[in-house]
Amino acid sequence: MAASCFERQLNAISWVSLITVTAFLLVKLANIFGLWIKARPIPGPPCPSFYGHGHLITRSNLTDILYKCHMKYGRVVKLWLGPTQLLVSIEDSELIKEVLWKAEDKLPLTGRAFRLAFGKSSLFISSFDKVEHQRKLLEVKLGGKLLERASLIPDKIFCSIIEIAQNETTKGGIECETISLSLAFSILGSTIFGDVFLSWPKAIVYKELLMKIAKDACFWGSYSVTPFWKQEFWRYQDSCTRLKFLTEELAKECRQNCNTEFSWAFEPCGELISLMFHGSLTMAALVANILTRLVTHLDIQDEIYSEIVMAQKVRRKTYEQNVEGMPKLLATVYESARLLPAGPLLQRCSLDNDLNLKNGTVIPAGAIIVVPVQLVQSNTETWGKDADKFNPYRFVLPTEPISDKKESLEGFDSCAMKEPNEFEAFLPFGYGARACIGQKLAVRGISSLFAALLGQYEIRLQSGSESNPKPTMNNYILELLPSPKIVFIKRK
Ligand code: HEM
Repeated sequence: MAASCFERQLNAISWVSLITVTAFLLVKLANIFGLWIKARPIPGPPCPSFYGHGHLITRSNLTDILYKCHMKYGRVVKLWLGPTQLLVSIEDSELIKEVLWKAEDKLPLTGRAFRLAFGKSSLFISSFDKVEHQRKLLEVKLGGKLLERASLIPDKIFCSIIEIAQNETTKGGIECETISLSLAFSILGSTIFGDVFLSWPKAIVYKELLMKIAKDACFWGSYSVTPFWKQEFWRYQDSCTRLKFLTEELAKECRQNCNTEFSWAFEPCGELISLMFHGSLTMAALVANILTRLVTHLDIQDEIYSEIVMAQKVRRKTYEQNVEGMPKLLATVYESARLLPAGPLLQRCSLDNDLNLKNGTVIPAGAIIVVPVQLVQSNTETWGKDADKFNPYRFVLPTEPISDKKESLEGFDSCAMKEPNEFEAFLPFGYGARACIGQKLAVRGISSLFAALLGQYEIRLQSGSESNPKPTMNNYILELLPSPKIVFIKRK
């Protein structure tokens, strides 16, 4: 009797489990069919197999594939990365802006990579709801005291970097990429942590560790189940822990130096490292890009130098404070960011709801939405026939010459800067709900650096470094120009 009662209970449990698992699988299957049906109206190349177009992407560059697809299928195209992974690419300027406002979430992969490497953080995570509050706080902070700090390039940074560059010059020039990383890292570090950062003896170890982690972050983040069984993973985690300890040590030193500005803004360590990571990599890419453009466009370099001299004469202030009045310098920064953005794609998704666009397109929830910024920013329809040429003047407006003859310099063309964010297809800092909140700080810091640098030095290509190859892919996220060797020549 007891045995048959036990059997009946076992049967009941088995039935309930079977029904639950079947229901779960049916829901999953229904979701997959739902995704296929919703994705059908979006144009795109026919699927070669059940596994989609994944094999195409492993063989060639995604931007190239998207370029060909947009040419053939129009401004919105889909690709299947697997039976349940839909990628939708958008190339139309108006739709891009609509999508970047409406799709507020980021891909879970990005958040996972950051969390795995730097620990808990409320920045750079997938869900907009979780990031919104921190974004607002940080935006206020970056726009205030930190923005002021970014404009003042401490002599210490400048002198030590130039000293390194001079030493390297005697050995045949310094790699553009190497010096750009040192410059970006020092500017951002001293902006966030203050002067303590510049005299911190472990800064170099910190930079090297950050770069080491940058190389592997996406790879380990791409595992949906953390690979605890791999030895390399534990070595990676060890580097991450060392970086965390170093950041805590630095933060402690800042607090002991009574730097109240610092402790207010960034308490959790993960956020500090995430900002240093993203900020120094992207700023280094832009600095390297500008240096390369300047050594290959000496006429522009001379024009900026005249502007710096003029700004010093007219306003009688140090050049660090004057970058807002240097349209040609700012235009060079923006034009470099247009031609080679820090990443070739902007990525978004809408985790919970389908996106209904004004033109009638429906993008299913969970689809990977990408904007191929590099294609959009070099489109001849929007940027003109010279879209692929370096021409900072597209960001400059001629204005009335300065009336005070005593103050103005002969031959100086008066001009002002156009507002770059008003250009329809200018997206190096993203756009909409998840746009970069460090844009002002980065542009101000980099422009001040170049105002200081070009005021005292000419930058030239090391002879023999002229024939450099094509752009290369780096660290999974950065597409840098080839790194030419450059030299700094002191102006007389
Ligand atoms: C040249 C330098 C920089 C470039 C090119 C750049 C570019 C970008 C891009 C493309 C995004 C994604 C935007 C989107 O999806 O719409 C982004 C996000 C972000 N950037 Fe930057 N960035 C730079 C420097 C900085 C700096 C210096 C900081 C702060 C110190 C910063 C803070 C952020 C933050 C917090 C986000 C994430 C926003 C979110 O996920 O909600 N960035 N950046």
